[in-house]
Amino acid sequence: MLKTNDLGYWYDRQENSLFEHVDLEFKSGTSYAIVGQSGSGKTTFLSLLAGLDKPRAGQIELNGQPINKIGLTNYRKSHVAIVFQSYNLFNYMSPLNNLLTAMAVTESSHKGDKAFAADMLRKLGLTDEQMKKNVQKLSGGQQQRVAIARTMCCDAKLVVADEPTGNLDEENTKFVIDQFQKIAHEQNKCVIIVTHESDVAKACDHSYRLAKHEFALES
Ligand SMILES: Nc1ncnc2c1ncn2[C@@H]1O[C@H](COP(=O)(O)OP(=O)(O)OP(=O)(O)O)[C@@H](O)[C@H]1O
Repeated sequence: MLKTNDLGYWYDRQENSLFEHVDLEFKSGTSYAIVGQSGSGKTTFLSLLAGLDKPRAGQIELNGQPINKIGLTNYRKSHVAIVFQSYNLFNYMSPLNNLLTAMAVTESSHKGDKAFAADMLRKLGLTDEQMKKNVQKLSGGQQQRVAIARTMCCDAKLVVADEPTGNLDEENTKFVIDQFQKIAHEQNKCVIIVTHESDVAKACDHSYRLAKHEFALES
């Protein structure tokens, strides 16, 4: 589904490239972890896959089409859903309105379907009362559940997550990992997670380690 061809990236004034000649393939129905030391370039790599930044070398293809041909704005709107460590919800809205807004903006096939959004939030453990409150009144674990429900309500086949369990306790971490596995296996999406946590990496179908400017398959 997603392929990197000879991908390379470095920031201005950086002595060495973060990575070069990266040829990886990510399939739908599969979850992947990206691990590596702090500062190795994991978030940067994810931001290229998400179309938030452009590679310095090489290109990324989605189903055989270079993403710059799709157009990065269009790519981000229709093909990628992003989950951040810090949730990135509209903090003046309720969980329900966060989902409905994302569904409208991305023109999801479920656009406007309030019952569908509510059902998704219920599946992720929110009560009917919680889904109507301002998201700021929810705990971190609950906010991350809303962010995950948001990706499930949108049609994007690629889900990328940057340290999605970084702020969560053990119980919420386990729950969130299970949800990502469901997104991959039940919704047939491609899930790519940057993580420092070995439990999260182990739970994914495959794990790549970024070290010495290269990605190596660990499992
Ligand atoms: N906008 C930027 N401009 C210049 N250098 C940057 C920028 N963003 C990141 N870097 C540098 O690039 C390197 C890789 O950063 P990146 O955030 O991708 O690493 P990471 O592996 O995700 O790290 P961590 O695990 O700590 O989040 C780091 O040395 C960082 O300081």
